[in-house]
Amino acid sequence: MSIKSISLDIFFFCKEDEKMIEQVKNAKPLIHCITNKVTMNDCANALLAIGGSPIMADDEAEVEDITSICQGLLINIGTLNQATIPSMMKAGKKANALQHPVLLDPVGIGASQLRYQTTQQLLKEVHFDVIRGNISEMKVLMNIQSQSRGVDANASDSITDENLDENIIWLQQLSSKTGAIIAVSGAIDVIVDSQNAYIVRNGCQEMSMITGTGCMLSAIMSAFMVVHRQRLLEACTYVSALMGYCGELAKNKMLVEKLGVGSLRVYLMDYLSLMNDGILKEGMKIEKRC
Ligand SMILES: Nc1ncnc2c1ncn2[C@@H]1O[C@H](COP(=O)(O)OP(=O)(O)O)[C@@H](O)[C@H]1O
Ligand SMILES: Cc1ncsc1CCOP(=O)(O)O
Ligand SMILES: [Mg+2]
Repeated sequence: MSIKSISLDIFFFCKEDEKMIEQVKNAKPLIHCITNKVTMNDCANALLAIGGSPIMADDEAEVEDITSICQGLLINIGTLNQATIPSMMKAGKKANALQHPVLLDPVGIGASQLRYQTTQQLLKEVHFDVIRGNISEMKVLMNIQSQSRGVDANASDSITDENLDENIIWLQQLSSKTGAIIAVSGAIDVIVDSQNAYIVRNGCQEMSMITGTGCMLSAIMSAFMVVHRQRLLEACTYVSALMGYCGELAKNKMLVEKLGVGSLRVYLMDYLSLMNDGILKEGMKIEKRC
């Protein structure tokens, strides 16, 4: 099979897609986040910065109520434990019953049996609209051999231009198997459903030097998932470009000021809050695979 890319840096998907950020800011979707203790605060701030509204709640006794007042659900297994696992199941089922979209971030799924088995159970009991993770996490989900490095991707798994086509094939199979859009992050982001594939070349290596960039990406994607449900694949692609471009701008500012990754973290949040559709259109590097 020969696969070609069409660059979409000038023309975007359709007219309405040019205002995806503005529409999220107008809708201000409330997102129920069951997420990890490490980056919870970053996720809440990232959601606020792009115009969403977060509520973090993981006690089993309240998750159904919280999901009911929200428009979307994010389940991030980064610090899952015996108390939060039943909460994830309950919230996921409730969101499905209410037809609210749900996003799964399988943080470190390859690092322990608990993470792996819980994710398998979640996939059995809950329908996910989007699964967002790094390439090693996706390989474990697809039962492809991967040397786990905790919550980070293993460099040997990286998507490159050389292995892009073969990776797209199994990622699309994973999408068919789960019924979810698969959004993989890394040096090259790949976002697929069972038929289509987009590639995003935004971002910088320094983003992996601060914890939480993946978690924030998932949190922001959850807000876009709610507002752009009819254009889910395109919205996930747009968010990948958004996050990556904010990372690039933050890195440039950090370098100009001769500062380090503490500033990168702060500037990333600054640019997330300053980003709009016009600015993103100038910086996004999106390709459609066909
Ligand atoms: N080497 C890289 N080059 C460009 N962007 C990167 C690189 N590594 C990570 N990113 C970006 O950082 C963000 C988090 O991705 P990643 O590190 O893969 O997630 P996670 O933190 O879940 O492992 C994404 O926006 C991704 O595009
Ligand atoms: C370090 C760590 N440990 C458990 S969750 C977590 C944060 C992971 O964040 P990200 O997936 O965005 O790198
Ligand atoms: Mg992650």
